[in-house]
Amino acid sequence: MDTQAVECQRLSRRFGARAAVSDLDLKVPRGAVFGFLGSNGAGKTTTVRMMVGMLRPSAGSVQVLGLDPISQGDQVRSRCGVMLDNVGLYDRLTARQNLQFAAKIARLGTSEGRERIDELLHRVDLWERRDDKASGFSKGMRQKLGLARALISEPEMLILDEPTAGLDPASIVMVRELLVSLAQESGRTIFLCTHLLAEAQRICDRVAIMQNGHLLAIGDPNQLGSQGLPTFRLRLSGCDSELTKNLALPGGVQLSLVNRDEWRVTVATSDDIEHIVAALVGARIGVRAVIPEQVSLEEEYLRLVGGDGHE
Ligand SMILES: Nc1ncnc2c1ncn2[C@@H]1O[C@H](COP(=O)(O)OP(=O)(O)OP(=O)(O)O)[C@@H](O)[C@H]1O
Repeated sequence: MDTQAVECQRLSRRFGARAAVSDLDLKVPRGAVFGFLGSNGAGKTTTVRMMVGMLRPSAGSVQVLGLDPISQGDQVRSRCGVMLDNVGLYDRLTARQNLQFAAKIARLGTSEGRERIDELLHRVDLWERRDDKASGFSKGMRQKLGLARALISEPEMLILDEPTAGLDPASIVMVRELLVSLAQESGRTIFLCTHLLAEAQRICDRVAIMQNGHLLAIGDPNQLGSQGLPTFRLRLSGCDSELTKNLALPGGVQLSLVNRDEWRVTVATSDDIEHIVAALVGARIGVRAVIPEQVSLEEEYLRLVGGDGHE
């Protein structure tokens, strides 16, 4: 069996003169909860649309569960639960009827379908509104119904574009917990496009950051900033940017400014921090605190996208 749930090789898509996705090389292992991050227009939805066979690549290739989404689109769509930006519900149908329709397409038996629909309506907190038409639903309720629809066939992979867009804080927590439990239950792969960096850090075991159609970084969301190396925040007095440029610190490490009197340094091993502190003191810089830290995904994201993340 193919060990990758998604594999893109030099995947590209142009719209006229505009390159929406450029030379994307990406591997998403089966069973991963994968966060696909990037600012508006970064190329996330275009990539997803190529993954599910809605768009043809201009160049390069993409495989999903070892299948070609264009020539084997039906198989990809029957094995993946997909929830895209425009949720695509039937407004004139009720919540329950929308799910019944999806169950029919997924070829679920009547009683199996009924049980699954009831369970999902409870799970996404729409049970009370099950017989209301989707046309009267708020954006958040439509998102929840779209998520339930994506789950109807218990797919081995979920592809979700902004599943928490428009949800209130309590519903965001509900969806997050649902995604975590779905990922744990059966080792299902989840491919999640999101703008919520704290959410991604909490639930994803791997993230990729896109900008202007290019992949900027990929890795463990907790280690992306420091590449897994020990990182410290130093509170210093008598230090400024000019001074740090001329400092020769052990291991050739550099201090980076976090705020007025706080600096960050990433070292090869935790023991190195002692030598760095000694070198700073030797340069007549006051070291008021040394705090081990984890660079947040949000900080690393903003550093990578140059503060142009619109988050
Ligand atoms: N059908 C289309 N025709 C022309 N340009 C398009 C089309 N679809 C996407 N684009 C362009 O491709 C680029 C990438 O868009 P895409 O929707 O993939 O970004 P995104 O990362 O999903 O953004 P967002 O977070 O805002 O949803 C944008 O510049 C967009 O304007």
